[in-house]
Amino acid sequence: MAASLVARSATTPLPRHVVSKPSHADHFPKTTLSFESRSGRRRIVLALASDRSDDNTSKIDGGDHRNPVGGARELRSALEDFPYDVVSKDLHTLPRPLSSTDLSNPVSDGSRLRVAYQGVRGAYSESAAEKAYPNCEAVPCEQFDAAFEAVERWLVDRAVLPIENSLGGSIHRNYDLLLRHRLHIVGEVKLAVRHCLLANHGVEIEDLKRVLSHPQALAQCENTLTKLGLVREAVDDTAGAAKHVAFHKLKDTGAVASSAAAVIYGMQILAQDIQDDSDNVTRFLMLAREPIIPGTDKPFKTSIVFSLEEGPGVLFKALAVFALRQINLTKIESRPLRMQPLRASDDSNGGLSKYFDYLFYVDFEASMADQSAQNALRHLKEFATFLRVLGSYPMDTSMT
Ligand SMILES: O=C(O)C(=O)C[C@]1(C(=O)O)C=C[C@@H](O)C=C1
Repeated sequence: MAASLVARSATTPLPRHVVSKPSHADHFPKTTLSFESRSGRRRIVLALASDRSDDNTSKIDGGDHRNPVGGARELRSALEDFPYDVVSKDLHTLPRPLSSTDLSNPVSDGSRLRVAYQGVRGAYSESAAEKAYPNCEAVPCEQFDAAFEAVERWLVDRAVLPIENSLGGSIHRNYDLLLRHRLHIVGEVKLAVRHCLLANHGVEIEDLKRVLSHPQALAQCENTLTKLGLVREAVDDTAGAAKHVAFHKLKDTGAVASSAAAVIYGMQILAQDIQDDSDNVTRFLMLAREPIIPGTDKPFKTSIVFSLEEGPGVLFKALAVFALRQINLTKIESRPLRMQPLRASDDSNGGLSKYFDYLFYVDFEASMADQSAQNALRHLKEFATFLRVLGSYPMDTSMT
């Protein structure tokens, strides 16, 4: 039934240039405009918010609320595709302008927080966003970069993105993006991930030749998929895999995704709990434009990133600043320093050899409000070539 819903929504013509009422569901005053492109192939929702009450200027924020947020290029090309006069005609309906109070207290009017996640409806990341911010409006984004950008450009209030999985390990892309963007980690949430093998109705497990899913999900189900002898194909997210198989009515292809995705895309569950270990947990980060004030009233965690000079024992020395103060480390990750990936040696071998240069990401169990954490970072700063605090936030102590 849900599969026919998918097919119907893809063919139902959308009214052209529908201007909706000012949306009070958003945390800041906004009017949304829905357009269908001239070709009829694309639909975009523009959210307009006025900067000033006394003139006709307005800020245009773009994002398709049904389809994933695509980023600046997508918005620009969408605007080129739509008539500007429709946008300017509706300025008189704009609600009151933003004040600095609105910006610093985005949910003060009781409206729903808008939270970006990567994937389409039914992705684990959507569940994580809803767990992190119950009652939120989860906003799908095509890629991780788009979710970061959506927060930075005020299209949404927060982003919830995966950072590591108990079976598959780190999601390196998000470590790299944390450094490239200026968002702050304001929380973490752990989600139990239970994968299913999905297929279209009428398809038997023996009919399957290949399976689509997110690379992490494929890695988490390595044993089962190897036993079944299925060819694996990586796609952007688990629910996107299910949607693709359902939409194209594929008979020889399955998807590894959640049971929620099976319901949304009208598929049958051929096998449940196919992950290699029943304890399959993904940790997600909650990201915001502003940091939270670190507290000491509950267990806090702090995430930092730093780089070091080349030399014997430097990493040992860096980690010792925490050990000396009895601060427990929960995670360490190294990533290549892309701006300066190689460094020539300057000692005994005459500078002939080149070393890789790294960034070290460390999570430790302390709040930046703790004197010991402040002392540890002051100490680290004495010899680190670069140091940034990515966030100090309450630990998710739930068992998932
Ligand atoms: O594809 C999804 O459903 C996601 O939410 C992404 C993702 C990931 O990036 O790790 C999230 C949780 C699972 O570990 C598998 C995939």
